[in-house]
Amino acid sequence: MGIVLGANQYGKAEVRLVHVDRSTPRHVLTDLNISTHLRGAFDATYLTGDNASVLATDTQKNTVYAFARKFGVDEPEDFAIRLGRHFIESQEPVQGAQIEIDQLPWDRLDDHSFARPGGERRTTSVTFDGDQVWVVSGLTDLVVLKTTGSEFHGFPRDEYTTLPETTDRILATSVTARWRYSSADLAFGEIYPAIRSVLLETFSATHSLALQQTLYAMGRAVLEKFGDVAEVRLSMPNKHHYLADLSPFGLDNPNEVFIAGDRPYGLIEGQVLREEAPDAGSAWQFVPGFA
Ligand SMILES: O=c1[nH]c(=O)c2[nH]c(=O)[nH]c2[nH]1
Repeated sequence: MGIVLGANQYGKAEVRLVHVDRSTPRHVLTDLNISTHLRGAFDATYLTGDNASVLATDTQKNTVYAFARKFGVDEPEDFAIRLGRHFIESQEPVQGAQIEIDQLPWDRLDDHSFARPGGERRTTSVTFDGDQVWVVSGLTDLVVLKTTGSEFHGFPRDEYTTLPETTDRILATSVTARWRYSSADLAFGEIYPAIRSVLLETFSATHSLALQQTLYAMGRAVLEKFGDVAEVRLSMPNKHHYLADLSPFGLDNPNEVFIAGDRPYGLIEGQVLREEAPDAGSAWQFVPGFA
């Protein structure tokens, strides 16, 4: 029985690159999901485990981040062509390459704040209990990011702490907010977009020392502006962006090239309420994530 190796390729899938061009006060944000696939004379590694021709997928990933710093990030097509050409020209066994890039869209809010278009949903949960009715409305999956105006330091360090202190980091989250109205007789269609705007404006405008502080500021701003809102509850994952360490490649990284983390993520949650808020009764009972 003859058994042979057929077509094959290998590479690093889904390298999450976030690049911030800070050359003007109006930061340019590029968010890419990059997969590299190399083809060529790789039979030996499949057949015998001889890796003499295998450019490690880890090296391919590093090349993505190093190229982002060295050459900047232009159109995804140009970035992909540059990467593919490099792998083919620098590694003799590489005879072909396929570089796939998905670009994640961001809408600009201001010079350094952005929101992911689409994706979010408006929500409401209306609870009747006898002759009482409560309206809890909100939104979920509102993804926002700011490229500056966020610090995190002053936290305790114990023997397990490795996180460096930072005075300038990317802050990104996916906002889930629910707010309880103090009446069931309101122009909900007008209030909803106004509250959404206040949440976005406050996220952008708050110079953040912690995502916790941003959360409270966002809830507070809603309560200050909307007298018919009794309480706001927020759940905000900290979508970490790690500064890529390019020093092994002789490159600095002045807050320009980031690895967008997937999981784990910090999860920051809290309620902001009026001291005199009317009783919530069973309004929050069984509301997913906020019960
Ligand atoms: O805003 C933050 N709050 C935290 O509690 C925390 N913890 C952490 O590792 N990074 C951050 N960032």
